[in-house]
Amino acid sequence: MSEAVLCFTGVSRVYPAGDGVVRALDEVSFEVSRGELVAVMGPSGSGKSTLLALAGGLDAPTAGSVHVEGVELGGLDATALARLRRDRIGYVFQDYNLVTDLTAAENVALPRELAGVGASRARREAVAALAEVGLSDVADRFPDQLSGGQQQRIAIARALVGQRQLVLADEPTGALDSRTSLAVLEVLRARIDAGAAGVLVTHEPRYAGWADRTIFLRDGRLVDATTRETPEQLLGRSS
Ligand SMILES: Nc1ncnc2c1ncn2[C@@H]1O[C@H](COP(=O)(O)OP(=O)(O)OP(=O)(O)O)[C@@H](O)[C@H]1O
Repeated sequence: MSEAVLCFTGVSRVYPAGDGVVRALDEVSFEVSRGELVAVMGPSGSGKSTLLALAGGLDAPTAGSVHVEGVELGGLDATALARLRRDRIGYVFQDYNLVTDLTAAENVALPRELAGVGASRARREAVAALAEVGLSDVADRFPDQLSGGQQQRIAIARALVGQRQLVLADEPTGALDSRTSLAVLEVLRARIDAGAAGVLVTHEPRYAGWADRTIFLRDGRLVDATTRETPEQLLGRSS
């Protein structure tokens, strides 16, 4: 059996735009295996966020298929897709999306409670996930009593809590200072090493260095890894 946790096969996402269309993703195929972190890089507008939204079942392809742990997302009804997203996929957004009137521990426990886990077990799992990101001591604080870096680590804990096997991170280090960014990446890397699979969208080559492999997008297409262009050229920066 394949160890692929995420599999894109000929995936396209086309948006109508004026008289024509925008090919946000154009026949993209790749896999991410258990224990593997794949970085996605590319210039602004190249399709990175679209790729992540399709991987997380937040959006559907116009062609091709997306499989998570062998299940084709397009074959699921809305309820089954919501369950799979809730139980198996952790999503870290650029903005933290924490619920402001819940404590840190309650924010992290929320997806588990929504999954039907009892309140005390959800709390235990949340406390364990907060410990994993080094924030046991702020479990009972509210988001506005925490720094941006702490809020982002709580968002990571929420993405990791429970049995999530696929972690999707969109610029998770966003506005964080470099020390906090490294802490976030260490947490992500540790969970992947423990057997999950991850996709990390980043503009920063030094953060992509935490991944096992980097794939490059340009105009919605995967750029051949054997290209002679330098990473800087692929990212649209002159070298
Ligand atoms: N809802 C939409 N309707 C129409 N076009 C869209 C929509 N969402 C994205 N696009 C277009 O699809 C392309 C890819 O967008 P996407 O947000 O995936 O790029 P990105 O690489 O994540 O960019 P950035 O680095 O700036 O976040 C862009 O040309 C964008 O304008």
